[in-house]
Amino acid sequence: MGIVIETSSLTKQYGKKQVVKDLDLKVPGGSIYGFLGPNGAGKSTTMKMILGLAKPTSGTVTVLGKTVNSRNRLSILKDTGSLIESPSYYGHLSGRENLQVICTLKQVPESAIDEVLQTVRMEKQQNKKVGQYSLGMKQRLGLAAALLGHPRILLLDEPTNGLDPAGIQEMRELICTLPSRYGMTVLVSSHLLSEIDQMATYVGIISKGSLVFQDKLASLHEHSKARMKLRTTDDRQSFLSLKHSGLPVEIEKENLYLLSDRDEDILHAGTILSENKLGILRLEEQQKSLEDIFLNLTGRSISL
Ligand SMILES: Nc1ncnc2c1ncn2[C@@H]1O[C@H](COP(=O)(O)OP(=O)(O)OP(=O)(O)O)[C@@H](O)[C@H]1O
Repeated sequence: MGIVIETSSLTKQYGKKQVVKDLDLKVPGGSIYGFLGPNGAGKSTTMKMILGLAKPTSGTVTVLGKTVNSRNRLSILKDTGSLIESPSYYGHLSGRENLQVICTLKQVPESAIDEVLQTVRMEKQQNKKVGQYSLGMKQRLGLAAALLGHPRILLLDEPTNGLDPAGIQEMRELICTLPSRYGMTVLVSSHLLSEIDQMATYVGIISKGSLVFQDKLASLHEHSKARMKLRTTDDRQSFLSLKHSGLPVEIEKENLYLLSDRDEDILHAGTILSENKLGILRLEEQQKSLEDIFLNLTGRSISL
């Protein structure tokens, strides 16, 4: 499967503020694409534009090869299921009855309800009035509704928001099964790096409306390789000598780092420094965490 959702220079402006800027998103088919960014970064706005619920100021969205516009919006919506913001229900109706309403709207046979209720493990609560549901149950019902009709693409905006830790874990496990079980592609947003780390195969990181990273999750991990923090008799001079000899080094916040933890590189660095009459005072291994990487990419810290 190729790219199933693609945005090209997608931009949204509210008043004078650009909340989504020139976004080129590429979501590969069959992936769980984690759309990660701090609160207010523009995730919901992007997802709404993908679904045709918000109109781009400029740029285009292509879903399953079709450009989203007012003419084919409905046919695209048939191929997509979504959980955007807190879903609204009829509180006086049961979970099952709410799904029946959605079946009518989506033109899906009611026989589909049992399977989605089972998938989200809501069979036991299906006849209870939604007004009495907990937030977690409402979220799961929202996912059940999104799954009705086996859409090829699922867009989930912060699906674990407001859930307790057990609910979060359950929702995460559920999402992880969807590509293999139904061949779905899932675009899921979150402001929690650890959450995306546990479920996504691809990651897009958005900061202040711009995409600052997009690749396989494994590639994000590549950035988190260990490095050595060096303190020497003269860090600036050491940096120049090591760089000159071809070793990967950087200065970050006035600290000198060797961007490798390979024995041969460390030995080589020691030799170079002593040849230049410089000495190592401290040598410390540092694992750059995913949080550090996120911080570097977005300039903002992230909750875990
Ligand atoms: N209808 C609107 N009118 C004006 N500004 C809006 C509107 N919708 C969103 N915004 C602004 O756009 C920016 C991005 O909002 P958006 O909801 O897309 O961010 P987000 O990444 O989904 O964050 P969150 O997780 O907090 O929802 C915010 O500054 C928000 O205040």
